[in-house]
Amino acid sequence: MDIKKQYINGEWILSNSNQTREIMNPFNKEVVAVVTESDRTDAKAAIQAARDAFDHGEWPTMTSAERGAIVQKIAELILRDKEELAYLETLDTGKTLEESRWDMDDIAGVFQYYADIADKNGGEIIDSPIPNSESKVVYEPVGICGQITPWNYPLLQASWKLAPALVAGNTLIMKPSEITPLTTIKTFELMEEAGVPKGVINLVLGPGNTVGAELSENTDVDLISFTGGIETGKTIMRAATSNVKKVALELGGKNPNIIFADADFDIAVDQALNGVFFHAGQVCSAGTRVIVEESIHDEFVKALVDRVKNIKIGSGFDEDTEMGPLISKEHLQKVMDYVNKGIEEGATVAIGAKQPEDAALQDGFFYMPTILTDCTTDMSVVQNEGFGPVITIEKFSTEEEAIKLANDSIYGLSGGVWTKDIAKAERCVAKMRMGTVWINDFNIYFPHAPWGGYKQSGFGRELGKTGLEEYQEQKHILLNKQPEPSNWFGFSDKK
Ligand SMILES: NC(=O)c1ccc[n+]([C@@H]2O[C@H](COP(=O)([O-])OP(=O)(O)OC[C@H]3O[C@@H](n4cnc5c(N)ncnc54)[C@H](O)[C@@H]3O)[C@@H](O)[C@H]2O)c1
Ligand SMILES: C[N+](C)(C)CC=O
Repeated sequence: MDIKKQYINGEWILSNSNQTREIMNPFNKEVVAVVTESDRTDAKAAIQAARDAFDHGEWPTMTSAERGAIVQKIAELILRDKEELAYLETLDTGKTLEESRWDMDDIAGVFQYYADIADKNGGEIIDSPIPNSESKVVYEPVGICGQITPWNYPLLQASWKLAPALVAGNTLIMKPSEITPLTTIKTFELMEEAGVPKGVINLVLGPGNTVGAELSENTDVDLISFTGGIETGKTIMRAATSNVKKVALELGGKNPNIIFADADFDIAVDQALNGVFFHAGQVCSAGTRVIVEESIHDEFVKALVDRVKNIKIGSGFDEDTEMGPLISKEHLQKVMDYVNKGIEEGATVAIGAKQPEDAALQDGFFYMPTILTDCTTDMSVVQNEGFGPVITIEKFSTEEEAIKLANDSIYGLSGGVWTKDIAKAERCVAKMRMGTVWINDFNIYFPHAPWGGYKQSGFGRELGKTGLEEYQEQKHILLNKQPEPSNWFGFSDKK
């Protein structure tokens, strides 16, 4: 098998360490690729290449329309190679091919969105209080950006960082998750084909505690943008103090989905399932905390269980499959421990809470879709991000109680409210401490709207105009057109 390489200063090269890593299909543990394993010296070389391209290259000073045209080309190439990219994403993550195809459309949409707004953010004229002067704000690139991404949405999360960083005129070094690098490698090939100049984009492959740590600690990096777990986020935040680099953190979630008795029952059931079981629950915004009004609780749980019984699990490449495997053996064990602890704490298993018995699934990291009832807010299974196909059900009887339960979390990424009473929904939304709240929908995101967390789900925003501003510095410039002396200093006769 050919070794897949890192991309530094416009060259596809092996790492200095000469180490490699096998990339595994989580459906059957088959080795699907071998990639070079970068080390700190590679990360340093990549940072130096990005620094040189920023300080001496044409990218930061090209017009934003020129950069936008290249980013537009990247969007076109992603659509051209959509099937190959979707295939690689499913091979590497286990998610269904259909989900990977949706992701690729979303990703092309992200590059397209930033290409479209590249030259629409030209700064601002300020009404200056100084006579005979002009005051304006211009936007400039931040500089050298380190970008670190997780394994659950490898290319989607990468696109949220790459596209705005590029149109803003930055240079960058990306480190994808070491277990899911395949679509990011392919996209670097496409960005090269689209004409991104040498040194502007650099790709290092390898573990977080060496390569990722170098990006966060290195004083030549001006900004670190991270998507991943809270504990890693805290480590990165501490490392970034080395040179007070700018930090953007997109961390985990433990997202409430409030179902009022007056919701459209069938749609709320359907969307509560969608809210959790896509990609086997390995979604930061999965609506795993389902909070149901007491009067419909039993009926709602029964309806969920009836549907869950029919969920087809299997290979992401099989057209009938609705849910694929978990990402790894370690992650499967983590999800099993998380559920077992919940049961020890008093949760009741309505369905699932085990691995499938089907002989065809024994080679993969599968876990049955699970519903736990009798859950209370003090249980670890309600408080911790399990990142698996697991719903916990809590009950409420008043609007205030629903909001209190929803907010009882260290996280604040997203949440949902289901009711036909829109005034009630809006009262709840106003009190819900989350970066995104859906009314009568769940897990909707698109390039035009900002995405990010309250509380320990992180800070900074990706997507939308704010997602571009994360990669820009604002410079205020004042031009005095008729300078005059102030005659303040050094006059012996001044009163
Ligand atoms: N908020 C969002 O938009 C969003 C989106 C996707 C995933 N997530 C979160 O990501 C998590 C799952 O992803 P994961 O398991 O890959 O997370 P993780 O924190 O284990 O790893 C994420 C990335 O950080 C790197 N890393 C690990 N240790 C590091 C260190 N010391 N320094 C620098 N980099 C380091 C990893 O190699 C990987 O590339 C979940 O918590 C999920 O909610 C959040
Ligand atoms: C942000 N999102 C929903 C695309 C992926 C979260 O894991």
